[in-house]
Formats: sequence, C-alpha cells, structure tokens
Amino acid sequence: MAKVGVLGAGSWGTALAILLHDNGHDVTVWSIDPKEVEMLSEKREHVSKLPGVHISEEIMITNEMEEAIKGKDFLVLAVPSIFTRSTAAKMKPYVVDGQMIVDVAKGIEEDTLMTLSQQISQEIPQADVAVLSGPTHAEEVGRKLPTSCVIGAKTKKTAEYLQSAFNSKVFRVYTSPDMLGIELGGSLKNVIALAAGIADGLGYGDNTKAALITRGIVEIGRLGVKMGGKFESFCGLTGIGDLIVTCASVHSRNRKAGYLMGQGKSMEEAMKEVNMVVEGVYSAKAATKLAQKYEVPMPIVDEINKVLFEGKDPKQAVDDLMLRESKIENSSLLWEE
Ligand SMILES: NC(=O)c1ccc[n+]([C@@H]2O[C@H](COP(=O)([O-])OP(=O)(O)OC[C@H]3O[C@@H](n4cnc5c(N)ncnc54)[C@H](O)[C@@H]3O)[C@@H](O)[C@H]2O)c1
Ligand SMILES: O=P(O)(O)OC[C@H](O)CO
Repeated sequence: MAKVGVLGAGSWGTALAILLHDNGHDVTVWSIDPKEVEMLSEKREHVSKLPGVHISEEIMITNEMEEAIKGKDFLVLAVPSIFTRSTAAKMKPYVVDGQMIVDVAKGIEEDTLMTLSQQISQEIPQADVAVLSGPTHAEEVGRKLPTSCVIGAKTKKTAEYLQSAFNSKVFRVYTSPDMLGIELGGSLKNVIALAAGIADGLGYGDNTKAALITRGIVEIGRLGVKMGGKFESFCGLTGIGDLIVTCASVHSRNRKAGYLMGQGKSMEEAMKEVNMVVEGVYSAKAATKLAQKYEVPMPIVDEINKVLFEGKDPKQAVDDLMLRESKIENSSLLWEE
C-alpha cells in the first residue's frame, strides 16, 4: 500500500483517486477550491463533474496542500494544464528530493511551448516527474469500465513502480520511456478533437470523421517525431488510441465544444456549456507555433486556430481543407522513376 496525494479534484483527479483507493492505497485529495472540498466531503460525490460515482469515506479531502504532499510515496497532478505551472510552484516547498509526481493533465504552454512534465521539472527540480496518458475518460474509469493507458518516466524503476500502483483488473497500464511522445500525443489530439466535433456539429458523416482522425494523427506524428518523440508512441494508446476516443466519444469535452461551434455557438459559449476544461482551445495556438518552429505542415490545426481565434466560419474551414492543393498521401511512398 502506498500513500498518495492527488492534486486537483475535477473529474479526472476524482476518478483516479477512487481507482487508487480501490487498489488499496491511502489517498488524500487536494483542491484549491474550499467550496469543492466542502461539497466532496459532504456529498461524497463530485456532483457537477462526475455525478453518480461514490467517493469512499476513507479518501481524505483537503484544502491544505501540505497535507496532500507530506509523507506521500507519490503525487498525482490532475489540475487543468493552464494551472499546472502555478500549482507546481506552490507545491515546490513541500516536495522532497526524488518524490514522484505523475502528471495526468494534457497540454502545452503557449508562451514557452513546454510540455507539462517540462514545466513541473522546471518548477520542482527535486521531483521525479512521470506522465500518465491514453484513452481514459473519467466517466468510464469512474464506472470501472476496462481502460488501458501508458505511464512514461525517466527510469524503468519509476515507470514500473507506478505501473503496479495504478494497474488493476479494470485499468491496464503499460510503460514507456518516451515521455515527449506521450505528452505531444495527449495534448495535440485535443486540437483535432475540436475539428471532429465541428464536423459532427455541421452534420457531416463518418467518412469525414475517419478522414480527420487519420490525417490528424499524420499531423501529430509528423510534428512529434520531428520534435524527438518516437513514431511508435503515435501509433499507440497515447497517440492514435487517445485520438480515436476523443474524436468519437460522447464524453469528450473537446469534441462537444467543437460540436457546439459547428452548430453556430462561439468558442466562449461552447466552453461555458461544456463546463469542464476544453484543453484543445489552450493547446491550439501552441500547436500552430510548434508547426511553424519545426517547419511541419499542420493544415487541420491551422484551420482550427482560424475558427477559434479569427472567427472563421467552420464550414468554410472544411471547404478550404478539402480544396487544398492535390497531394500524394504519404511523401515517403514514391513511384520508382
Ligand atoms: N476528465 C477526463 O476524462 C480526463 C482524462 C484524461 C486526462 N484528463 C486531463 O486532466 C486534466 C484535468 O481535467 P478534468 O477533466 O479533471 O478537468 P475539470 O474541468 O473537471 O477540473 C477542474 C478542476 O481543476 C481544479 N482547479 C480549478 N482552478 C484551479 C486553479 N486555479 N489551480 C489549481 N486547480 C484548479 C479544481 O479542482 C477543479 O475542479 C486536463 O488536462 C484533462 O485533459 C482528463
Ligand atoms: O476527450 P476529452 O476532450 O474529454 O479529453 C479528455 C481526455 O484527454 C481523454 O483521454
């Protein structure tokens, strides 16, 4: 049994706290929001973000960050990506040398273009930072439906320790040394999910969705490999796996936000209606900046940025994608001259 601190009590932090408790660990959950702490402690359910999923009385819930960090064998950082750096900075004084922190959020910082594990390591240099990612909607993990994911870490020892802590009959965990590939797959898929949602909102069909998923992973993989991520990660759970779930699932926040925009809502209206973090909106600009920096074409990502931030009509964005110059599907497949 391990002592675990979960920082962030939205739908994902709550679902993982329950999973870790079910695995026999001693779990403390921290939230920045005293009202959320009160609601979770009283109702033993996250009423707005994970309704119908019971939180055991044995899980401690606190507003005191030190209580969730001190003496813990490992920490799970589950705050939305825009709060990762600020939360890590607040954690720093309590984190001891070598303490493991598993980031489970997905995003890229717009100004620095850093992944979340890079930001955490910068803020808390003494921490042993790892990542957990994959097709893992909280609503299904909370209902104990079979799910698989990947833990990436700097050492095999850390990866295997965390694998055994999270592994269960309903949560199968693989390990990987490719933290960068894992994080790029997890954050960039959210941008493509907005496009998939927009297509649904416009009333387009399964052919459109399949095209977006397939060409989407080409864009993600092309950039990711150029940045140093491993091709295999983009073919795995944290690449194509996560992209499929987020583009297809009724639970997907990013797909739903895109759907609402395809139906004519503004980005702000869509984000408000989803009422949970829509990470693709925050990662979209970073994705375009990375595409420019690494000189990688990312036409879907570019069009999404125009819809989100330049008021482009979503239907026009699809038309422009369809009418781009004709191309070979994969530039490494050529005819012999
Ligand atoms: N929900 C999922 O199914 C799921 C699955 C895998 C990964 N993720 C990732 O996990 C991260 C969190 O997602 P979520 O769905 O739990 O989001 P959420 O919208 O449910 O979480 C919001 C929570 O963030 C915390 N918070 C709010 N403001 C904060 C602040 N200023 N500082 C620190 N914490 C603050 C609060 O506890 C709040 O409940 C995202 O990056 C998401 O992509 C989510
Ligand atoms: O699919 P979304 O948009 O809800 O994103 C949440 C997680 O990344 C799913 O793994």
